[in-house]
Amino acid sequence: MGVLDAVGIQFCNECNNMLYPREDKVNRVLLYQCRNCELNVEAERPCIYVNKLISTLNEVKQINTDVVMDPTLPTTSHINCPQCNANQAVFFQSYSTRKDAKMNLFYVCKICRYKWTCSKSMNSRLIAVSLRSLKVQNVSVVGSGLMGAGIAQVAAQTGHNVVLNDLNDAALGKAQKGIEKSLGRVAKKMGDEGAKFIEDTMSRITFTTSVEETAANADLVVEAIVENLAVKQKLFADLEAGASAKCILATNTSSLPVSAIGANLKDTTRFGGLHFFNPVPMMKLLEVIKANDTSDEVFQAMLDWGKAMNKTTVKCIDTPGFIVNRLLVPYLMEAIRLVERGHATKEDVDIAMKLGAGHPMGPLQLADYVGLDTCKFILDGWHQEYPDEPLFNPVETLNKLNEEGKIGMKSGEGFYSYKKK
Ligand SMILES: CCCCCCC[C@H](O)CC(=O)SCCNC(=O)CCNC(=O)[C@H](O)C(C)(C)COP(=O)([O-])OP(=O)([O-])OC[C@H]1O[C@@H](n2cnc3c(N)ncnc32)[C@H](O)[C@@H]1OP(=O)([O-])[O-]
Repeated sequence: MGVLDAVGIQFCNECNNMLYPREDKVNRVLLYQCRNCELNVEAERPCIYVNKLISTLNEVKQINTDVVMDPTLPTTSHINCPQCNANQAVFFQSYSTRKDAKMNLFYVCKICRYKWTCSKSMNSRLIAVSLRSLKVQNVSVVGSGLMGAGIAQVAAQTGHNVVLNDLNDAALGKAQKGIEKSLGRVAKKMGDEGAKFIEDTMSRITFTTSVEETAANADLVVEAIVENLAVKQKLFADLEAGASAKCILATNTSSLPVSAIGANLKDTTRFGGLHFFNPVPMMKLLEVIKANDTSDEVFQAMLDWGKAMNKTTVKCIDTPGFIVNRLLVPYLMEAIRLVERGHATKEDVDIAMKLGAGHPMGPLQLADYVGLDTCKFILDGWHQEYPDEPLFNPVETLNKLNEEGKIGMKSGEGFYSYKKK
């Protein structure tokens, strides 16, 4: 992790505008000059790349197609590609020798190579933001279940180098198939570019069972393994031993206290929570959790990375359920209790919340979707922790369905049947 590497485009210290290269013929040196103010500085390196538009100023079709390979161009993660929605684009300014020419930035998506241009006000905001950003480029994900695979997929889709880790090859093989399937659903909306998009995204993911390999080059490791405090603590100790001092360590836990998971680390300031939602490729939210010791710099880097993942981030302290699950758990459980009392059918409860509250799924459908084992695990843990809170009291139907092995969509049956007829 570090500030963006040296870039070919320079920015004015005074007004943040782009500097233009100009040759000082008398002294035979390359200068960078601001068109806005008087700033005039000598270039550190006497060499520049020029990405020239071949015909008219707004003719975006003729941008050099190799432009994303230009090592000197800055990359921004703060604008989404109009075609594939990825947020990894290189940008550069239109080439013009006229002093009064409008400042116009051109973008090329690093993922699907789509080209576009943007308004001036947007440009200055993007330049400022992209220069400020810390860089998380190498992302490792531990745990290749539904959540881990989804996080790895989105990280690769948004241009990160990803290492996905699990205990055995069978789990990794399953995850690989799942990611390919999900990418296929995204790609089919992309027309001819779809196949290349899948190929490029998959090429950014390395699958491994080695914790050393997972930690070695990571700027950030996200853990999404079984919800067991001791197992998570041991994993983070192993990761910390193999990771660089700057590597951020984060947990995707949905039910355990974040600070407790990181409590045994030597450096607890590099640790925090990154809570994603299922299905990760579709859900726009990321909860970013500040644990007891998370440093401001690490917290900011986690927020920045969330944006680079094309998610909307919300901040929360380390409190049970954070924001979403603290509200979702009582809601789902109350829905089951309402049906238990015979006040309405499960179908009507689901229809009511879909059409009356605008939810994409009703609460019983959603409970089946996240898994009734997960629902029970969270509820039991919170009930144990807060025995006086009636919202977390055990729910009879939930226990019964778990005993019968009917744990929702993944088992073929829960509140509803998902068996193929
Ligand atoms: C006690 C409580 C316990 C709480 C547990 C908490 C767990 C955890 O901590 C928090 C959570 O996750 S909380 C849970 C939070 N989660 C929620 O609350 C979820 C709420 N539900 C939803 O937002 C929507 O119902 C879905 C997005 C799931 C499905 O969308 P839909 O419109 O209803 O139906 P559709 O026909 O299927 O899909 C339509 C199109 O979408 C695309 N696409 C879909 N999946 C994709 C994927 N995996 N990949 C790629 N693409 C995917 C695809 O293009 C597809 O078209 P296709 O032609 O079929 O390829």
